Amino acid sequence: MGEVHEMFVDETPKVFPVDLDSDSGGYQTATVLGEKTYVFGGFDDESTLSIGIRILDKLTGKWVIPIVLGTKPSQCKGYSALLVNNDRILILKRDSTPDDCTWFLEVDTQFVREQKKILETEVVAWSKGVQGDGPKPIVISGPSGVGKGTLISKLMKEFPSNFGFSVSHTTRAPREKEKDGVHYHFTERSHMEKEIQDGKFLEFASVHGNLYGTSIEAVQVVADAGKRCILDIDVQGARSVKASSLEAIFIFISPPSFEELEKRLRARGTETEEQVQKRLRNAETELEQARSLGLFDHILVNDDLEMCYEHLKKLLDLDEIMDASYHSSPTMAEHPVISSVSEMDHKVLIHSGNAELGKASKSLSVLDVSSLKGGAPGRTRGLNIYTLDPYADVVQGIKILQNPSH
Ligand SMILES: Nc1nc2c(ncn2[C@@H]2O[C@H](COP(=O)(O)OP(=O)(O)O)[C@@H](O)[C@H]2O)c(=O)[nH]1
Ligand SMILES: Nc1ncnc2c1ncn2[C@@H]1O[C@H](COP(=O)(O)OP(=O)(O)O)[C@@H](O)[C@H]1O
Repeated sequence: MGEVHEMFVDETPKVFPVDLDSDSGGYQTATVLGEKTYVFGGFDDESTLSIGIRILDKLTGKWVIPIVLGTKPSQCKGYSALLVNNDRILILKRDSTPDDCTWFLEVDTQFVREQKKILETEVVAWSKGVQGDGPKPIVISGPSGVGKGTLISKLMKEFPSNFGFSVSHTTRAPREKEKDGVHYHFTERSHMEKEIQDGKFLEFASVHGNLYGTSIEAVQVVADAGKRCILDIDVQGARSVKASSLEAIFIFISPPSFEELEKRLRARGTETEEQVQKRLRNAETELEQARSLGLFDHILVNDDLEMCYEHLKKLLDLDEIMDASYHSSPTMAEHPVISSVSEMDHKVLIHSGNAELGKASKSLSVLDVSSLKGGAPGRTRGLNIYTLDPYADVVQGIKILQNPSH
């Protein structure tokens, strides 16, 4: 990250965005939250902005370079920054396409606070804003041999552009047909334990004597591809995800009977007898927990495979997903040139327009951030952007903000 050439820090307890455009290079914004000032910005060689972050801690008077989680926004020609909901900084990129315009730098969300505890240092996390209720990730759990993998494969095969599999890490040995990086990231226990300590995992659990875990990156990669994430994890993992900031749908796959489960597990022929016994013993606990914990939104019995698959598709509302996907466009103009942003009652006013095109190109949009969902790692859903029309009626616009009809 480059030197801070120029900076303005607003000391008011509420936060304030400061945009600095400087001819001599160095575009910085400073946002104050409590005792901390988050400063970011900086030009690279091509005079486009690559967003680097540093934090000034007023208590110690020192600069801290935080650990930055998540995929950061691509370079841009400028941006506006504004603290929203007292836990994240909204970044509106200028001259960006509508679906790449809205980002959040999470500075004090639940996820970031958890990571700060684990990593014992300053942490911030990027998350891309998604218009409306983008589909939630899907957590699938169930005993070994019940058919989770089979159902997930069918779903991914039929809807390759909708779903992406969260590739877990595991310390168990690969089965004959399993590929590293596709079915699992097969890893050494010491390596995985170190990565868990470094805060790289969203959740992990010891299952059937091996360590399994979902890395933050595994979920992020799927979100970055614009797909809905599917996690195949055990009940302990599902509990951890439920307690985390990742808002998901929880589905438990149950066998029609214990005998059938045993039959499938043996027929698969991938485990030793000792392993089969262990998995069957654990299956009893898993089935019991699935019923008693109240954790799962749906319990599906996988008796006839095709029928179960049809039920799965139905409860995932696949027709709806096709229509209301991640890609729905905000109503904000194409490639907005944002001139200023301000916040009121969780509504962000965005003045945008193109100076060269004059007044006709100006517009005022409202970004409603009152019901954000999800967040890092991955996507912040629940954005609601609407345009106030016409620009000349700013006063009327503010009235609308005080009595929002949305
Ligand atoms: N908590 C957690 N469980 C996982 C993860 N990946 C896989 N599992 C679970 O680990 C268990 C064993 O998986 P695996 O060895 O592939 O055997 P299988 O269930 O018989 O296919 C299953 O219950 C999986 O759902 C993970 O990342 N986290
Ligand atoms: N509904 C079903 N009826 C019969 N066999 C099934 C059914 N679903 C899956 N199987 C088979 O059972 C075995 C275990 O399925 P798998 O998907 O590997 O389970 P899991 O991922 O839950 O451990 C596989 O051989 C699979 O082909």
